[in-house]
Order: sequence, then structure tokens, then C-alpha cells
Amino acid sequence: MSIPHLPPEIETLTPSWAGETSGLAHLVSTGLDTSHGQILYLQDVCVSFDGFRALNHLSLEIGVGELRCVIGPNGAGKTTMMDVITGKTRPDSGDVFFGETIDLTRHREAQIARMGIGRKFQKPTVFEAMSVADNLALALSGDKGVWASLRYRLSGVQHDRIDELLQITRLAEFSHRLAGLLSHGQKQWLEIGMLLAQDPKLLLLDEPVAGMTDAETEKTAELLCSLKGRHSLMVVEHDMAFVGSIAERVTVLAEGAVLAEGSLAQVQADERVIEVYLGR
Ligand SMILES: Nc1ncnc2c1ncn2[C@@H]1O[C@H](COP(=O)(O)OP(=O)(O)OP(=O)(O)O)[C@@H](O)[C@H]1O
Repeated sequence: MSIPHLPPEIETLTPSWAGETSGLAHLVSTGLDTSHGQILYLQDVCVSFDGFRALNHLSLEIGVGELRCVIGPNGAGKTTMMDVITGKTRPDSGDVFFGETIDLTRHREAQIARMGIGRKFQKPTVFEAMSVADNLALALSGDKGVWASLRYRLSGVQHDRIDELLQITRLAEFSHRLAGLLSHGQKQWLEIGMLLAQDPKLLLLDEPVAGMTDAETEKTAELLCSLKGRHSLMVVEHDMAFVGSIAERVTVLAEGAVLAEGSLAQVQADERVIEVYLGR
């Protein structure tokens, strides 16, 4: 598949995964070492904004292939934590490692994306004037820039990968539909597919089911569960029913640190967790 007709308005579109900050790049050889079983390791991470501690000695580990849910009340530091992992925010102190050896505090956002950490923001950003398949083709075609990607001919392997991504994202029957005509949920799945096109080792998802119908939420749960093992995932979500349907292990953040960790039932029964949620 080539990408024949790019609409003129595309030049003005800058989705979250495009450009300098997150990169369309194929993964470079990063030397990622997960031989100890951890994909992500945060130790004693502190971030302050004008004297306010948004992260307060945060320590957290994610295992290879794990799907971890992170919950916590507003202002707990969930977004700041993802900003630190993706290089958007530099911690004041503490360690942030991707695998055993890659110190993420020494890399910039674009490099981190290229090394295999994908981030999905809450609002879907896809090229609305392009078809679903062409959005995926563009994501797959590397960091050539949009115009170069247009002239780029996809290989047979890349065609197969697009078909696979269409299956994974439940969008096969909509492959020729303009992305702008998809439902909110379908746009979210397409963006997840575009991130998967870059084969991330770790995928960070911020409230992936916000604004979805119940049916879409259920399909998203299936989709994310199907990615476990092949990718490691960190899902920040407020919808507890959804968390219960996907999570084996849940981390509760409060006041910039881990308050509790365990199954959803375990953390929901924890008095300290009940207290921060109910504000007693
Ligand atoms: N750039 C910033 N400047 C000043 N304060 C900030 C900044 N970013 C975050 N904060 C503060 O740090 C704290 C943690 O914010 P953060 O957005 O990480 O929390 P959160 O858990 O993601 O919350 P929510 O669930 O509401 O998205 C909040 O008190 C917030 O006001």
C-alpha cells in the first residue's frame, strides 16, 4: 500500500505521536535489558512545582509483559509520573530506568519514544481526513516525514502488519473509512493501533475509556488484555469497573507516592485507600 492522496489539511495536523516530541520512528536498537524481569523501575522519584511535591519519593516497578493499572484521586501525581517516564518532565531526584540499564532521565522525549515507550493521551489524535488503513500505514512508514511517507511503498510484511493491526484494533471492517467518521471509541483504538505500529515495549495509556460507551469500554478491555505479554502496559484510569476487568495488579497513588498495591479487591479493602478516596 502506498499513501496516495494526502489531504492538504494534513500539513497542519500534528497528532501526539508525530514530530519531534514523540516520533514516528521505527525502534532503533536500544540495548534494552530486561533480563531481571522488569521493564520499568522508578526509585525515590521526586518532582516539585514551585515548592509543591507532585511526586514524593515515588518508587514503582513494572514487570515485562505486565498490564498494570494505576489509580488515585485527582492530583495524586499520575500524569506527572507519566511525564517523568516519557521525558517530558525531569525529576528533581531519583532513578527512572527502562530495563536494567537505560537511564530515562538522560534522554529526551523523542529518543524515549524511539527506544520503545509509547504514550497515549486521553484525547485521540488521528489524521481525520485519511482512512483508517492510511493512518496505520503512515504510523508504520517510519520517521520519513509525512510527504516522504506518501511516496513510500509499503512492503508485503508491512501490508501484513497493517492487516494484523486492523484485527487487533477491531477496525478491519472500517479500514477504508475516514478516521474522522469513526466513533470516539474507534478513534481511540486507531490511535492505539498507530502506537502499536511502532512496536513499543512499554505502552502508557491515560484514561483510555473516558467518554466511551459500555460496549466500547468492554471491547477496549479485550483489546488491552490481548496486548499483555507481547507489550508491557501501564493504564491510568478512574473507571473502577474497567480496572477490575483488566488488572491483575493495581497501584494506588496518593500525594505523589505509592499508597497501596495489590489486586483491585485488596486495594479497595485497604483503609488508607478508602480514606484518600472518601477524603475522611
Ligand atoms: N506544571 C505544573 N505546575 C504546577 N503544579 C503542577 C504542574 N503539574 C502538576 N502540578 C500539580 O501536581 C499535582 C499532581 O498533578 P498530576 O496532574 O500529576 O495529578 P493526577 O494524579 O494526574 O491528577 P488527575 O487525576 O486529576 O489527572 C497536582 O496538585 C497538580 O496541581
